[in-house]
Amino acid sequence: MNEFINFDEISREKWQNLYKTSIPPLTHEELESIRSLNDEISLQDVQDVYLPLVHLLRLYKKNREDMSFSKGLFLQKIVKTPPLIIGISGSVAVGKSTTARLVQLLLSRAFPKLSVELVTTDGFLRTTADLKAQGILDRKGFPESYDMEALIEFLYRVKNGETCELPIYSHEIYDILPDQVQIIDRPDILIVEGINVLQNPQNQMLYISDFYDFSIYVDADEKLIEKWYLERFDSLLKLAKSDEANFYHQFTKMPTDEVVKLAKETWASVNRVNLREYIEPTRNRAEIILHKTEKHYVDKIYLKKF
Ligand SMILES: Nc1ncnc2c1ncn2[C@@H]1O[C@H](COP(=O)(O)OP(=O)(O)OP(=O)(O)O)[C@@H](O)[C@H]1O
Ligand SMILES: CC(C)(CO)[C@@H](O)C(=O)NCCC(=O)O
Repeated sequence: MNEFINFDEISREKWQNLYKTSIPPLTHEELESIRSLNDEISLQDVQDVYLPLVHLLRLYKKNREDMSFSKGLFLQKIVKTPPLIIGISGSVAVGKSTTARLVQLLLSRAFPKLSVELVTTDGFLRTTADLKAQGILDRKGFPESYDMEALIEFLYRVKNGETCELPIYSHEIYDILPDQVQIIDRPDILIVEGINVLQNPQNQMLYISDFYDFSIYVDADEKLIEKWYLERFDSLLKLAKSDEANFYHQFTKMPTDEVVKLAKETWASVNRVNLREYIEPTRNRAEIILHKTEKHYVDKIYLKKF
């Protein structure tokens, strides 16, 4: 059966015209904050793709609020609308965190009175010491390398209106930061970004998917994602050059061809396997799929029909 049978395929040209008239253009300050987020982001993409996306999110939000209100009437009690949770998934290096930060920025603009928080599920990765102890250091990013139970409990508590803490993962030290936590204090909207956002472990009492009000899968051809992975590896190396504490510092001493070989091997033996076996199979669970081509240009959008 066609994987996309349950989706409407929408071309960029069609998508960009869906809500155009009702969206005010971005101000100079907003453009600047997007540039400082990632100066590679095309502002045309923001206007054509991401602003209509935020407009669609507005509809889902309204729908959730109406449902919550009606439930309250039925139960004859005051039910506070739970925070809206948006999941963003896709391969390593496909651009999830960039998309997530952009959506956060645009949602804060659309709802200036609401708090919009962002977390990455990498915070729930087991520490390097734990992974080593279990002999699965080379499985970082695979389902068994995450504490899914803790992630699900975190989402439950956020939905339940509680203030929560979560660990912070750092690409620089390639591990969980030992003495720091991120505090999530009852936001109105929470964006959850990570490769395992749409994965449902078998033995849990709660399903992670039950907590999302909307989900996005960022998609691209595998070869392109490899290219972005290698480019990002290179930028991480540049950042690490004069920082001995950085995990990538060790690679800055190696000849370039060896480093490229190592990055290619890591892609092929870890991240690509993970993409094929565990990430891409969750693609059609998303409410929307953003398909990117060269230079992160979004050419197609798939929106779930029902
Ligand atoms: N919309 C975009 N326009 C231009 N460049 C982008 C865009 N999105 C991502 N990139 C670039 O692609 C690379 C990967 O992006 P990002 O770090 O957001 O990926 P990710 O999916 O969050 O990766 P990971 O899972 O490893 O954290 C980065 O070098 C980033 O600068
Ligand atoms: C932390 C993850 C799993 C996801 O963000 C990824 O960036 C990662 O580190 N993967 C392990 C293989 C590698 O070093 O690329």
